[in-house]
Amino acid sequence: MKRVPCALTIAGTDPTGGAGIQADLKTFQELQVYGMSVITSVLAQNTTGVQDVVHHSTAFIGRQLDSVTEDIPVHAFKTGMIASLDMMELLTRKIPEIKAPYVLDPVMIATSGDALIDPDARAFLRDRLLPLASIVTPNIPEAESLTGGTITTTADMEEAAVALVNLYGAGAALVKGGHLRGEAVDILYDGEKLYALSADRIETTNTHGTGCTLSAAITAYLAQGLPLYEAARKAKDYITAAIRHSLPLGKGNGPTNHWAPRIGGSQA
Ligand SMILES: Nc1ncnc2c1ncn2[C@@H]1O[C@H](COP(=O)(O)OP(=O)(O)O)[C@@H](O)[C@H]1O
Ligand SMILES: Cc1ncc(COP(=O)(O)O)c(N)n1
Repeated sequence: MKRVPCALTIAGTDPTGGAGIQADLKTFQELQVYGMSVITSVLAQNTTGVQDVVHHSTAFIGRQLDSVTEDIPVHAFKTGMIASLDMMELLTRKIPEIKAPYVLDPVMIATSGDALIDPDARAFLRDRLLPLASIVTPNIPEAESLTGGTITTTADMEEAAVALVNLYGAGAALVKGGHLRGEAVDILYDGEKLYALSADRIETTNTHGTGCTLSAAITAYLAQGLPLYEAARKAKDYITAAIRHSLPLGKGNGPTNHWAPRIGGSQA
């Protein structure tokens, strides 16, 4: 039988389905990858913000992870919201046991502005999780927090991407330019070359879950066996189509739309 690509997401939830675990699983499914999930925190959130959160214990997160990895192969995986230092410590022990590409989405603040991780966990994420990642995918504020610099231009993004790899030890870095003006340009540095992945900026406020969806698409393409650059480029096409067809749902920032990319033909 043909190998079934299997991808895992380790992240928090969004009951409105736009971000977190739900966005990741939708993306895996759309890209014809078998999706699995380990839930770190359960959130009460919607398109306007975060209302409440319950964190799972590290022991229980570890049990979920064992349940998956003892039973089904993982061909690529991602982490999203990892709220606390304890959770990160657990993952630094567990992640090296999963012999597969690792996409680290360094989720810190939701589109709504709500903080998603403890401030004291940021340095640990940079110093201990980042070196384990095949690729890290910060937005501008996250890249600024990780590198300590100010980012206002593509040249600044390039500098940050290079630092995340050369100074902090990530395998590759994709610095996302969604928060800048003009074209939506993301900068990829793979340890050898810099690439600009660009798309037209779409005039919309429906951007809830864009970062989650992009990193899940990279994970799905890596699970399919694509090389890193190809995976990032195709994931960029996927998120652009998903934003173009995003849905005006909710009272805040609406969600991306996962079935439209197939109509747009950007899927392999
Ligand atoms: N208005 C937009 N039009 C087109 N692409 C966008 C737009 N906003 C964000 N993107 C793209 O969506 C992806 C997620 O980017 P970003 O918004 O920077 O991350 P995050 O959701 O983590 O804050 C990136 O590929 C970015 O270029
Ligand atoms: C559980 C969870 N994880 C991540 C995000 C960030 O979402 P975005 O992709 O809009 O930055 C979120 N709102 N909720």
